[in-house]
Amino acid sequence: MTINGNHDNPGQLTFAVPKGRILDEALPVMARAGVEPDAEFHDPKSRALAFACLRPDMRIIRVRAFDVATFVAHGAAQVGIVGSDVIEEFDYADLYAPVDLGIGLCRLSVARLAADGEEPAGASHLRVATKYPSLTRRHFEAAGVQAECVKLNGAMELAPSLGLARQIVDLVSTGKTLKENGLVETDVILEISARLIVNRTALKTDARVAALVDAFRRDAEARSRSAAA
Ligand SMILES: Nc1ncnc2c1ncn2[C@@H]1O[C@H](COP(=O)(O)OP(=O)(O)OP(=O)(O)O)[C@@H](O)[C@H]1O
Ligand SMILES: O=P(O)(O)OC[C@H]1O[C@H](OP(=O)(O)OP(=O)(O)O)[C@H](O)[C@@H]1O
Repeated sequence: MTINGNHDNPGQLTFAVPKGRILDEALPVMARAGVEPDAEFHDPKSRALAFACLRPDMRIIRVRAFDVATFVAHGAAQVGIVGSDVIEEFDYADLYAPVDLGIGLCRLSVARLAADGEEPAGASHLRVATKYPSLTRRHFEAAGVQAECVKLNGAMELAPSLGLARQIVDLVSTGKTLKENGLVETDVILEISARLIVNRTALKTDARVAALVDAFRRDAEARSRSAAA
């Protein structure tokens, strides 16, 4: 069943999930915590963005990864799942990330063309292509370098060879994308995993949110115990 808007059911919890690659790993974790979307969620022909849940007091919305954090920080969704890269980039005060889900593992790194030389010693300004301008600026500032960020939404790896920016800051997992585009990783800024996020006010005022945090935490702890055994 598709749901439009939430005005008719103000008591319903909204759970936000990202459309992209975290979703496949997140769905079994969500199911173990009692959060399961209905069949339409899995229908590739469906254009719906909000879906009923097997639990009648909850619905699931599927949005872009960066928007999961925005919906939850503003209280439009009470709970969500998103990479720690997104959490750190926004640094929203109203967003709390109580559970490391141990999925969506990757890192945020600086890279440049393998054929490129070192940045001249003492360079105090450089241009970087990235989807993460805030994390990028903070990383370079810590080394006393002012980074001019060119914001891209994907395919960052093309920027150095086309002269858009000498360096990029992007997600790396296997390193295959960097390698196939002639780039090398020079610095790791952040180790990343997906987190359960909640709106701070909702956590204080709605016991169902605290119960969800407990359910996800128990599952994550059980998985980490069985991985260590
Ligand atoms: N190569 C990867 N390996 C593991 N996790 C990744 C990888 N790339 C991204 N992620 C994680 O998955 C999240 C979503 O990434 P994805 O690439 O699916 O988003 P996207 O397609 O760029 O998002 P959107 O289209 O919504 O802007 C990232 O924020 C990160 O936490
Ligand atoms: O180190 P690797 O295993 O090669 O993974 C890294 C790639 O994965 C992500 O992109 P994604 O495939 O999600 O596509 P996108 O550019 O559309 O975000 C990321 O932006 C890198 O391009």
